[in-house]
Amino acid sequence: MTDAATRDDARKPAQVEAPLLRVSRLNKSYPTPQGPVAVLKGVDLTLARGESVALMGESGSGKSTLLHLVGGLDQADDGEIVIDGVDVTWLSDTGRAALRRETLAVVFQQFNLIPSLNLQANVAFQARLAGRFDPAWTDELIHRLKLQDLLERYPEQLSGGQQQRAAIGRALAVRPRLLLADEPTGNLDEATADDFMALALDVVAATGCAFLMVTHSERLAARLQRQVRLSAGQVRLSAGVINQP
Ligand SMILES: Nc1ncnc2c1ncn2[C@@H]1O[C@H](COP(=O)(O)OP(=O)(O)OP(=O)(O)O)[C@@H](O)[C@H]1O
Repeated sequence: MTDAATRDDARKPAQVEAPLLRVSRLNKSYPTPQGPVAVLKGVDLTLARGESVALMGESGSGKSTLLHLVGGLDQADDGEIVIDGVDVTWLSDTGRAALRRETLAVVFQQFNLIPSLNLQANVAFQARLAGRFDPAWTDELIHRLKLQDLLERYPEQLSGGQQQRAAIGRALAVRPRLLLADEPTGNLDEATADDFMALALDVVAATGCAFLMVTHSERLAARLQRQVRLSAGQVRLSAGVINQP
């Protein structure tokens, strides 16, 4: 590099990469017979590209609520959600459906596989719907998730762990920029949950997508890069912070 180029670089402001997800001052309350109950009270949360974060907190603290708002499954009362530079806070139903199709993927505790489709068709389903089915990538995912011998089976013929691997395969087949998971290991025993996490993190790292996972398990949370806790309606750094960036 020439001296002139070095001087030019020195004058440029440092390039700070925009976060993949930025949640600011997010508020959400639910109507109840006793009046509205505030669940999220000014939540702030940022995820970098490729970052994996565990979202923890007591039962009823609002973890699923936050995940649903970020995932476009529900609408906030106030605040801002920006995904990959796009403000998605006030999208219409159609806009939110497009967001779910094109930018992010959500994995739920109940798997939500389609009973009438075999495993292969289930894994490909969302990618086909989004017009982004890539046979080579889907095949790679199936092998990485160790599902290749189960392709013809229907969901009712699969164990919980196998269904969960299929659900994460289906989510990643669309190559989401953001993967959201709500207690994805909630129905699995400890050893199967550990296996699932190892595979999921491996595949998430291979795609470079950001990963936000709700979990009650300190043990599983410790495997993610960062842990945050919802408490009194706000996100706080986890008390037992293990892997701060
Ligand atoms: N549709 C709704 N109407 C009214 N209240 C709701 C609704 N959905 C959730 N809540 C309430 O909002 C609060 C937060 O619920 P949420 O499911 O987000 O908590 P959570 O942290 O995910 O809990 P858990 O760990 O038990 O799954 C709870 O008090 C819940 O009862």
